[in-house]
Amino acid sequence: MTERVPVIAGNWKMHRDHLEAIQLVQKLAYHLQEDDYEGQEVVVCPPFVALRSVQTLLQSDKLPIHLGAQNCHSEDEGAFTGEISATMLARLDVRYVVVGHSERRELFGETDEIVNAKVAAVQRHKMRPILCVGEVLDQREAGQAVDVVVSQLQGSLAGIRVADPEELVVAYEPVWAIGTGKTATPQDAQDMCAAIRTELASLYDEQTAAGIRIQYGGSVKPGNVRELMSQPDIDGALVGGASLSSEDFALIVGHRR
Ligand SMILES: O=C(CO)COP(=O)(O)O
Repeated sequence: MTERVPVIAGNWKMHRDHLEAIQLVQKLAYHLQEDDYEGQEVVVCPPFVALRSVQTLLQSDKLPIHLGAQNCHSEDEGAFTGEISATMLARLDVRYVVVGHSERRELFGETDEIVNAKVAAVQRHKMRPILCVGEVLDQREAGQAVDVVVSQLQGSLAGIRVADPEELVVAYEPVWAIGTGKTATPQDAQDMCAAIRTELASLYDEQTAAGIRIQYGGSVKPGNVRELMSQPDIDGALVGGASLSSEDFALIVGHRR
């Protein structure tokens, strides 16, 4: 079986200005132990305006934390007032870009087609998309969760090639678990991540699917991360609220201690 290096990413959403961002990363680095970086990737996704300061800090202090962005535009440049391109992010040493987060889908009208174009843009600039998928509560209660997620995968990955499985990360984020304190049970999260891997195998091939990292996201906390991460198809976490506390995020990253 292909070794998958887990990815633990903090999605700060619209929190922390660039000065607070520096402090948060400094504190996080203080709380993390050297072993915590071994065999897994640690990623922080600050708001756009903090990327440059965090990049500078990570470089100057030689911190093995990777930089992520929360969104990008699908075009490389142009008359798109207020938007940020993948080209610009790549210049800031951004390694991961969250694409298709449910907040973008719900609040900013992002369709699978838009998400698909963003995935392509991120890949074009040699960064790695963290493609978010997930069902809302009504869909889960109606027994449609797997169908919804499979259809999001098919739409968002249409025409996307994956030469190296490390190039793509999928984040399963059940919308009803985001910011609510409700977590999917480890078994439900595992079942969906397994279904995602099965779909990836039919979109690509078994070997590629076996190498793609699948994160769980939705109220991940220090107290539940270990059980979630111990599931065979869960290869990391996409953490919202708890990533804004350096202590909590360090406990999540350091869950193997
Ligand atoms: O949306 C999320 C990460 O992208 C999850 O947010 P919470 O961890 O705050 O539930």
